[in-house]
Amino acid sequence: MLRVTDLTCARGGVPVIQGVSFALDAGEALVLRGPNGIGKTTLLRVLAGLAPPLAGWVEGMEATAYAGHADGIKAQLSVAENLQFWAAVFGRRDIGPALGAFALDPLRDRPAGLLSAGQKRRLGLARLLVSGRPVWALDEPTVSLDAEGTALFAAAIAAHLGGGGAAVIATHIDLGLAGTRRLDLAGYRARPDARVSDFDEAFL
Ligand SMILES: Nc1ncnc2c1ncn2[C@@H]1O[C@H](COP(=O)(O)OP(=O)(O)OP(=O)(O)O)[C@@H](O)[C@H]1O
Repeated sequence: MLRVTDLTCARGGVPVIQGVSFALDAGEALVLRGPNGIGKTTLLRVLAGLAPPLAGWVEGMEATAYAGHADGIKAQLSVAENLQFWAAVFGRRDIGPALGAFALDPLRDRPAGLLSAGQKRRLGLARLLVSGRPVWALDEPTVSLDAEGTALFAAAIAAHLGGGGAAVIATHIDLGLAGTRRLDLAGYRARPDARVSDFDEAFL
């Protein structure tokens, strides 16, 4: 579903992590760990096609939807309009299951700009469901969520995996997902010469 081979990722032109390889099949989740600044966000953005890799390959990028810190919400649109907008982007129409999964029905007509931080986060996560994409790349998905929101997210991701989806998740909390693998990016910190050597390899 997602196959990553010998990947080097840069941020602002500076190599951050290198030599990352893993594969995810249907129903599998990989939790990214590592200290602040190691490159979890950087890797997730490359997996979702939002930034190019410096070297290596990602197979399955077109199947990947990203939910990150910025949430990607349009403040003037209502909750329902935001989801309809994103559904249209992905060639889909039905937003009902996404509203339901993240308890957004009571908020459906509220302008997204007026939502609380946790409500905004739930809307950002609900976008994953309307995307219909099978691989979710999630950057600290539970930040701002209360216990109820975290439980909704855990249920949504368990259902996603149970339905044959896959996920890569940067998180510091235990989501209680069975069979989740971990990848500590601390072991993949880029060498200072990574850009030069990988540049050469890319052209040989
Ligand atoms: N535009 C940029 N230019 C240069 N360096 C950047 C830029 N954006 C981020 N970085 C650096 O890239 C490195 C990786 O950042 P990244 O956000 O991927 O880390 P992270 O593991 O997700 O961190 P955290 O756990 O704090 O969220 C950090 O050292 C960060 O300071």
